[in-house]
Amino acid sequence: MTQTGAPLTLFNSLTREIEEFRPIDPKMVRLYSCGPTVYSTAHLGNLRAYVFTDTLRRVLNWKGYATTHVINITDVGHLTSDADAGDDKMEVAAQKAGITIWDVAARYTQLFKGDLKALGILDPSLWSVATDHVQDMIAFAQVLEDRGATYELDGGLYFDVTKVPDYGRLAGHQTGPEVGRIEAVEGKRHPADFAIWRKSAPGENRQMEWLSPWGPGAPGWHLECSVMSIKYLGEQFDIHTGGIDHREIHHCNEIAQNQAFNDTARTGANVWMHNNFLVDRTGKMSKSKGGVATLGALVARGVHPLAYRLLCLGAHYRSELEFSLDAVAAALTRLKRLVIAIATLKAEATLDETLIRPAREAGFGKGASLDWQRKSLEDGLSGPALAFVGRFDAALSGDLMTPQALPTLDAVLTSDLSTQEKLRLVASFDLALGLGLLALDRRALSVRPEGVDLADADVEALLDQRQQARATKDFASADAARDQIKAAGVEIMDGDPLRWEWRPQLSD
Ligand SMILES: Nc1ncnc2c1ncn2[C@@H]1O[C@H](COP(=O)(O)OP(=O)(O)OP(=O)(O)O)[C@@H](O)[C@H]1O
Ligand SMILES: [Zn+2]
Repeated sequence: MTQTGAPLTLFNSLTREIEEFRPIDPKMVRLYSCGPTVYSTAHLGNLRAYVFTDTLRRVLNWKGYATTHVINITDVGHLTSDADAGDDKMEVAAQKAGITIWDVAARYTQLFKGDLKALGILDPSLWSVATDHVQDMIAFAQVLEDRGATYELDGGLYFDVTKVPDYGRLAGHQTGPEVGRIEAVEGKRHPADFAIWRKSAPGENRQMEWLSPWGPGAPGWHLECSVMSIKYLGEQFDIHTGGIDHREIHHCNEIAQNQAFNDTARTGANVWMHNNFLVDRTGKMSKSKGGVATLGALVARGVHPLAYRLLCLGAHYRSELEFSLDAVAAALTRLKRLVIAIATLKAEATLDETLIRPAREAGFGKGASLDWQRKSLEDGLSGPALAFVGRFDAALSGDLMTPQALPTLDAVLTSDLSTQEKLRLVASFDLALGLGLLALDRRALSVRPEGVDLADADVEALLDQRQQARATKDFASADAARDQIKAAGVEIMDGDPLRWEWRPQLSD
């Protein structure tokens, strides 16, 4: 498969440069994304990481590459501090909830997958669950031990970071504050050394525990990702993704393990990519801080999940994105605007269903390239329409510059292209954007906020009442109607150009 359009360039955290993407096997790009730790509901920051990987994977498919994408589920080994300290997050959550770890994992895995689906995020080719791979991890750790890259302490089997070349390159060799965060353990040879197998302490009552050559215990979180990525994607694959917090420790440790396992300086993935944080006024959105925003909470306020996807796409993945309800409200309005414009087009002309259906048949969801699907949509387009394709492609090919791609979509909708051409472009672009633009309609976007105890028809009737009162200058009645609507958690948008007129109250 050859790639379509402009050369794809991606920012590689390893070199800190934007590089032209050259797949190892042009027929199949291999991609690994660090998955969630399923100890609680994912927050919107976590979900930003998967909107990013989904965008990457869609753009690859849209540009003609087939992908094998693995996302792991971490259900053991992630400690309460990434810096190798604290208790296992899963054990802590299970104890708090008074249920088994397996139940905690099942509950939050299911919720996570539900959130991904709502956000239009495609299933990976494979979900790999950490606890299904413990024997692989033990075997991998034994290889590291045979290579002399480990040493044993009372607490576990430790990785010796001096045994690999250039440890910490990915983090830019930040030895100061980062290393300071690593747990000081007696006997550790280097502050950055980390446990790849944690032995259960005598008398420790762990729910999850496996026998190993180093005694009963559990694998370390860093070990999991090395083992599962290599198992499914090979010793050197194309792209590894994660949030930017993984750049400093988790991925440095994965790279070190990969190097020791391969017995080379190769890092495991050619390109390491990291999304920046979703932040609020207090900094990085984080579960450990508590009071975090979830997708479920947004939906309860009446926000369609895809408005959050659009909010993410409106920022470049390497920039911090500030979360606020006002920003969400603006994204929702932007999505509504797009959907209304597309509804008008659909009323004027129908897009041949056969142009859209083949994407599903071709296994797009499974990572097939979209070359011929795109061709069927873009075939025979006029010069001006193709110029829009070129602009859209150039934006996405330049390190996934979605904030520049979106205005091209807006420009298509307001252009003087024919209705049919506009619809074809929307269909093609949306394969990469994943906003479901042709399926969404006004009704789907009217998510009922939980707090609103008025039926839509009641809201509309009160709005009419208010309108009439205003027309007759009966301001007291108009205000009374407005107060009644507000009390029900509905915000009136006078002069709303979309004629949506009311929405759930989003501002605090
Ligand atoms: N605020 C954020 N913005 C963007 N990505 C984030 C944010 N917080 C975590 N991530 C990313 O979310 C993904 C899933 O992380 P994981 O489930 O392990 O979260 P976590 O580390 O337990 O969460 P937290 O950092 O909130 O305690 C990782 O790639 C992580 O880097
Ligand atoms: Zn990982």
